[in-house]
Amino acid sequence: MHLSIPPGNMKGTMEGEASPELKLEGDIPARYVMPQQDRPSAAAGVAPIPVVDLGRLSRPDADGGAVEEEAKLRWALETWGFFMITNHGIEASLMDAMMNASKEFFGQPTEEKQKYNNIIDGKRFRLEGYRSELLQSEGQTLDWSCRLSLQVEPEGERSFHLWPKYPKSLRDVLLQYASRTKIIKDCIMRALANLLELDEDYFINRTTTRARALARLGYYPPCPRPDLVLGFKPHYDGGALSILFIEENVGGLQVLRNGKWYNVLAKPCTLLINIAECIEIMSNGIFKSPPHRVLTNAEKERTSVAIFYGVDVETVVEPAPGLLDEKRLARFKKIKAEDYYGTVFEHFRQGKRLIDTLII
Ligand SMILES: O=C(O)CCC(=O)C(=O)O
Ligand SMILES: [Fe+2]
Repeated sequence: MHLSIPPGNMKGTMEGEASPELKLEGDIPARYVMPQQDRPSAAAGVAPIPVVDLGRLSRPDADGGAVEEEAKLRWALETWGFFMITNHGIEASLMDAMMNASKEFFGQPTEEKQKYNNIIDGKRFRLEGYRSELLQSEGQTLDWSCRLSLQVEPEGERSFHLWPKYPKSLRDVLLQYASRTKIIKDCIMRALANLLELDEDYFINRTTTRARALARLGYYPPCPRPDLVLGFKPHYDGGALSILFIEENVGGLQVLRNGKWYNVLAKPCTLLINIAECIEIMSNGIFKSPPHRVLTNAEKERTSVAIFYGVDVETVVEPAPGLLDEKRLARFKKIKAEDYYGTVFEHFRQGKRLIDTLII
């Protein structure tokens, strides 16, 4: 499951009404205007996020390629928390189809999209649906974006009645795309375990097909005042691993490092990966889950496709015992995945990060 956990102090309750529809012209509605101190300022530069060749990484061979890719991966995970992957096995035509189906969905009239609203009876929230806001409350600044969230794993728990009927291709394309990102997720989980010299299946065994995976299609309309609003407020991803597909010529994504925001630019046909909270805990803090946010753009609209992989409900989320000894002590207390998912919303509501409450 994916959660967006704001690092700042955001207060709110889960009760709340559906947010007003985005106004695309004229004044910015007050609920979208960020407090002065949280408004975007000039980026510190472009984050030098490495591109890891997934094929080379997972194919130990004589040319030493895997070792090179591993070194890039390790550096990325210990610094930015983000890396790009190439040679990931998803052909350009499937990526295009995924992006185009997402754009077609968001390109429909509002009434059509509202049929899939994730707010039931004006107040109850469902994880899946259109504008899948997890936190809406009086006084909370809203993100300048729309989202469609659909659970893709476990396979037997897909709620197809909540999936859009238009565009017709969306369902099959998303299922095909997610079947491929699952392979990528496993490949990365294996690589992470190898980097930490754990049993190769250590992370795979905790993120199996029984774990929840959520697809989130995101749409950021052009905004006349990008200096006042955010497309997606600063947050950390919950769960295990996020696979993000963004367009290479739009920009907007930023990552926070040492108190400064850096732009994250995608390269053609690559995917962006970031680890999430549970892997940060299981790696005993060696791998970092990066705070990130999305800015808006005055001219260009922006579409993104994210798949968030969670951990199995029966997993105990804890620093891997193989990483600990008398010199390397656990930096986090353990938490059952069930309790993690049960309380992570409450922490979110209170503007806190669950991982911070587990620090020893
Ligand atoms: O749209 C993006 O580029 C990022 C979205 C994101 O960070 C999220 O959905 O958690
Ligand atoms: Fe995110």
